[in-house]
Amino acid sequence: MIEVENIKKRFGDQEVLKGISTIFEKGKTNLIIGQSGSGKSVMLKCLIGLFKPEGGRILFDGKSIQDMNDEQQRVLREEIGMLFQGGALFDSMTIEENVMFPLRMFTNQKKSEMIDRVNEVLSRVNLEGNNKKFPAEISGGMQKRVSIARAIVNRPKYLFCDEPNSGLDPKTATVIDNLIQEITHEFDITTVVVTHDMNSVMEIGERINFLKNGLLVWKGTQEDIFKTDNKDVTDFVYSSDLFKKIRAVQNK
Ligand SMILES: Nc1ncnc2c1ncn2[C@@H]1O[C@H](COP(=O)(O)OP(=O)(O)OP(=O)(O)O)[C@@H](O)[C@H]1O
Repeated sequence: MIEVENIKKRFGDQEVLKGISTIFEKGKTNLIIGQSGSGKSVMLKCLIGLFKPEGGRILFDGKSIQDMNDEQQRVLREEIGMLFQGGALFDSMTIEENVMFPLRMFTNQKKSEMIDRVNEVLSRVNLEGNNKKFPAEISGGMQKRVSIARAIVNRPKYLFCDEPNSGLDPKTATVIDNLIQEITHEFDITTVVVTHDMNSVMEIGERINFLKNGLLVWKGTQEDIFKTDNKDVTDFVYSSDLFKKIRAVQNK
């Protein structure tokens, strides 16, 4: 579980996060959604320690990052898996080398142990046997699955995903969403997904945090989101033509 208490972040005169409090639950896919510029990525960067908030606290399973010493912060970094927006695979490395990278960075395992673990996670994302290929030789959806394998190879307690579906066709996007959710449940991970994809909200929005102008203006589940009268949320949901049409059908 990650608890966020009144975090604030500004850049110069611009207050980007204006005191956000929420809880990201263990074993759930926790979404951060909102319009472009609402502060989603800045919030994610605060959570993973790339930005230091000016106010408030972030607690990982009860421990505040601010109170951790260097060693505790190092341990926390090892417990975090990150799925970057573009996948962020190293082009010059094979799939196996890409997935092995966090193990080489953070552990002293023998090469044979690392390869066993790489094979385990590649099989989990249905990519067994692709070890020696390079990222350019596989599809975008497969690259995302490699990124997921890399994000979970070191058995993270916390998984952060930044727009995991960007650049994917709807069917592949659904496969990736479902994989993230299955892994979250299977390994009881606290997963935080930044997205503005309504399909993801429908598929995996177990806990949804809606940001607007640096404020958390609504919290709920994927069932709640279609019942709420909150105008900010409905404007966001029905900004897509597809959902406008669904609402029109529902209201007939
Ligand atoms: N490093 C930075 N320096 C200055 N301003 C920044 C920085 N990072 C983000 N901002 C500003 O913070 C605001 C929120 O940005 P953020 O990237 O969090 O939005 P977002 O909700 O993730 O949007 P999108 O969906 O387009 O990615 C924007 O006005 C942005 O210009």
